[in-house]
Amino acid sequence: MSSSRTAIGLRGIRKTYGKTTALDGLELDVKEGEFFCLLGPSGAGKTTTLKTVAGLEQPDSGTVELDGKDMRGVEPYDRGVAMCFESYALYPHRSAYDNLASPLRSPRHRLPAADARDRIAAIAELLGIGGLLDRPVGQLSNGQRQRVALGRVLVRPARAFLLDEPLSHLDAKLRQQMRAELKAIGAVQNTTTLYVTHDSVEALALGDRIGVIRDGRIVQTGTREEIWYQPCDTEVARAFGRPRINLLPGAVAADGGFRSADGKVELPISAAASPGTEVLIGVRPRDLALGEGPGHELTGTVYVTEVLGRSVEVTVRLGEQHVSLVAPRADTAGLRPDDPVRLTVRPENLLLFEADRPERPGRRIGR
Ligand SMILES: Nc1ncnc2c1ncn2[C@@H]1O[C@H](COP(=O)(O)OP(=O)(O)OP(=O)(O)O)[C@@H](O)[C@H]1O
Repeated sequence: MSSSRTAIGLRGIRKTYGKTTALDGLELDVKEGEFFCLLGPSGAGKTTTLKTVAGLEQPDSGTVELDGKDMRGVEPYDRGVAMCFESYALYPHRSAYDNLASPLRSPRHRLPAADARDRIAAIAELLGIGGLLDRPVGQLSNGQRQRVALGRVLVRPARAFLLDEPLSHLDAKLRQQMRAELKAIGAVQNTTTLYVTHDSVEALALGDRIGVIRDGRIVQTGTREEIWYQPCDTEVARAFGRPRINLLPGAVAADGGFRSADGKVELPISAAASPGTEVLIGVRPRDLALGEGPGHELTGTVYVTEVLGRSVEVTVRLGEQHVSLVAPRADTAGLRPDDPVRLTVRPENLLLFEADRPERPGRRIGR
């Protein structure tokens, strides 16, 4: 369980590599015991953030605090954090067991042999590599190796775990399974964890809180509900949810509602902007339903349908725009392109954004 004490605090971290700015005044607060997911696209600065916490990179400016103590001048080994890189450094010629045991041989974490064996067996079991312990790591698959690397981090007690895409090499099924199990591992439950991913599904599934990083800065921090229902801008809204959020261009109408550019879509929403302001309205596919029902009604024609297992993604043409929704398969039987359809929008989850600009995505200005 997380407390309100800050375990990992980054204050105004700036880090450049030559002309590249990797971190641009990054601020981060991870609470004690919290499982915090740092989500962002490739090159956003996720790995640099972890390395800075671990002391493997020195910031050009700003401070790293662990449990409230300034870490300037404190060596990585003395910071008490355990880090798992995406490009894991394992000993290829040694067995998986030896690799898992090596952190427990360091003077600080040395355990009686029987205790070490029990701990390794328990972690290996949880990670599903119990049967591979005698095999040299060099002979394991990427996914198996990745689990050994993760085990190596979790096997010893630490002040915080820093995990960099630890499930990226697993196939979809194993990934989903490990995701479910990872948070249940006792060591993880009791230890502050900073977890890096570019996968929004993973962040939503795992994070007690999520920090969205872009161009070396955190643009939004919040619980999954906050990030989902109150995204700070269109880019955060687009990052979460598949199919993606529908964003329709239009303007604030005289009555304060939304009117699409072609006049075909009008939706009630209270905008914190004056009439005429160019905006994007955001409707998540799950807040649109086929047919009549409670909510605001729209009419359009079927553009395309795509089966997604038990449900179907239906793309509907509304004037010049397209919107996607996900409907139960039974409700879509017989739908053909160009068929007229009625849609119902649940107005309570509508989001309103400023129009996107070349220099920055549109900020949320209403809901
Ligand atoms: N050692 C380095 N030398 C030069 N540039 C670097 C170095 N490490 C990182 N960078 C640059 O800093 C920026 C941030 O990199 P970082 O690895 O932190 O991003 P990331 O979000 O972890 O990306 P990915 O998901 O691809 O791993 C990138 O532009 C990267 O090219």
